[in-house]
Amino acid sequence: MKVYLMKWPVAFGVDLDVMNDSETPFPKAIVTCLQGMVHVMRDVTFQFNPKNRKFINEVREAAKLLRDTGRKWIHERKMAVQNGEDVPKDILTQILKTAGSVLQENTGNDDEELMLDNFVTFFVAGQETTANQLAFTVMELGRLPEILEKVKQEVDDVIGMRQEISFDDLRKMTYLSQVLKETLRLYPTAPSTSRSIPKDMTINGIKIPTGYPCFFNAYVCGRMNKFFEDPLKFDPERFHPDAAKPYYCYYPFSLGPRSCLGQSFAQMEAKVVMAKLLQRFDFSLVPGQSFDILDTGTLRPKSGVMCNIRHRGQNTTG
Ligand code: HEM
Repeated sequence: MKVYLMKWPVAFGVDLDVMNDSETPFPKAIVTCLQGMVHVMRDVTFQFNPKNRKFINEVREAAKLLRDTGRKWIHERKMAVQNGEDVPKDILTQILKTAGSVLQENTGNDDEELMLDNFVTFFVAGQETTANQLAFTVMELGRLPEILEKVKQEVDDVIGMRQEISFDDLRKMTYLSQVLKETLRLYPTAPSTSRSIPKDMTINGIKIPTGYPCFFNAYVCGRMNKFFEDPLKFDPERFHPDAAKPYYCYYPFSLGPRSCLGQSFAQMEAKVVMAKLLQRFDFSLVPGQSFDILDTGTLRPKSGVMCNIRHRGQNTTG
């Protein structure tokens, strides 16, 4: 089972037809840019090795495609606004508004460059993280029938067979939230983040000089005995509303002012998709899968998550 999420129409009012064609140049360019970013972050010598020149050129081309596309969409939306057309209240409109207010303080082409930076960041940052979170959730639920039953029961109690899911329904599905949070503890789909140090500091007796990049790894923290009892056990009760909150050791969306901008959106999206899946389908894992994790900068199940799936209440398998 492969999960594609359609956040682009929501964000930019544009449908890129990824459901029918995952080889469309735009999504491919996002993946290439993400790969380039990860290589450079993990190996400072990467860009100087002549062996990597071909790949680096591909990344440059991909970044150009993203920026050119962004420029076109921004231009079209600006025209629509100027012509008094009704425009959606989406992220593209928000980017235009923000750049507009920055423009009052800046001059030159800064506004367009800033808009394009935000545009590209949005796409690269949101790439596959939620889809992979859902894949890991399905994987764990498939391995743990008791938890699967419990979460399915909650979905049945809250939405039954209703088609629409309201914001209030989402709030009521607390166990599903716990399952999704626990998934990101064991499988933080964006596993690490970094910060550079503006001045010398000492942490736990270790001196860190100015300018050094520091990496924080949510995958490692989430699996440490020191922070989580029996850390490899998938246990949504850790995130029960009455349980003690993890203190600076659980940060799949990072922490602080530059933490994930899409966190609320992503978790709402994940909850809706998961609730719909549980409402409509029974699924079981195809036996003999490895459950290995592949790290390409974001984490994903190495060989996908193969499921037998059938409509609830029907007997046929598919
Ligand atoms: C399960 C899903 C997601 C996870 C685990 C995740 C995780 C993260 C992490 C760890 C960061 C790095 C923050 C830092 O360096 O401190 C980040 C940044 C960011 N994310 Fe997400 N993300 C997810 C989904 C999304 C989605 C769907 C969007 C867009 C709708 C998004 C937009 C962003 C943006 C714009 C940033 C950059 C924020 C900044 O630099 O100020 N993310 N995300």
